Amino acid sequence: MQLEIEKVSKSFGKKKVLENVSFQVESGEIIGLVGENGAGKSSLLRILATISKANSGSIRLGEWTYGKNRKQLRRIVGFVPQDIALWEDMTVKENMMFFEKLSWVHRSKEELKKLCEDMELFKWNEPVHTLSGGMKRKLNMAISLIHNPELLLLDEPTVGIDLRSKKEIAGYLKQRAKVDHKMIMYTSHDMDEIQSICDAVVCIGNDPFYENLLRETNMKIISI
Ligand SMILES: Nc1ncnc2c1ncn2[C@@H]1O[C@H](COP(=O)(O)OP(=O)(O)OP(=O)(O)O)[C@@H](O)[C@H]1O
Repeated sequence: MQLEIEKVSKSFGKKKVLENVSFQVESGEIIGLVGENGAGKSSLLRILATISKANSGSIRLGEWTYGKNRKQLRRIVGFVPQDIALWEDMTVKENMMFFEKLSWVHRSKEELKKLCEDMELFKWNEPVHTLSGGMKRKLNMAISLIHNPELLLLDEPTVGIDLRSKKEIAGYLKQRAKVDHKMIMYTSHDMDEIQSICDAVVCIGNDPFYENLLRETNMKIISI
């Protein structure tokens, strides 16, 4: 499958956030989005997640276009936003079962539990309000994987996650891309993490600082 982003622009009122962003991603690739605060990384992820719309340009994922096929796209795209959205009074298990019901797939309890464990979360019967911030983030990631999306969009997913879990999650994401041939798009301000996880990077915003930083890393830059 291919994701093709062609001259996408987005403004909020008079403020131009994305200007003619174009790049392509293939199944099996992990792409890092980098850029300063406010550059537009989350705005692009929200457009790709079908939560927001571009003002111009076109986007296609496989056979589906963002202009016409939003319902079909929602079935194959997963999104982990920066903000945590969980039922605080319910347990990890109850949250997973609730979001499974909302999805288009059937997952057994064992499969749901395994997704949490893949994200290094081992608190199946604990109420969410007793979890730490990092654990809640892990649960948010596990929820985004329930429908096994072709394109997984992660907005700073590892903020507040301990180093050991970060390493394990990175391993899981690499396996998901390389073995299961899924696409992953990832934002982070941690350049070491981007370098160790991503196959290529996209620099959002016209920012010479980031452009130079990326050139120094020898990473493959697919859009700048
Ligand atoms: N719904 C909105 N209404 C108005 N302005 C918005 C809205 N969403 C985002 N913006 C503005 O668009 C710009 C880009 O925001 P965005 O969240 O995409 O940046 P970002 O690159 O993800 O930043 P960060 O690294 O801080 O997460 C910012 O100036 C922000 O204030």
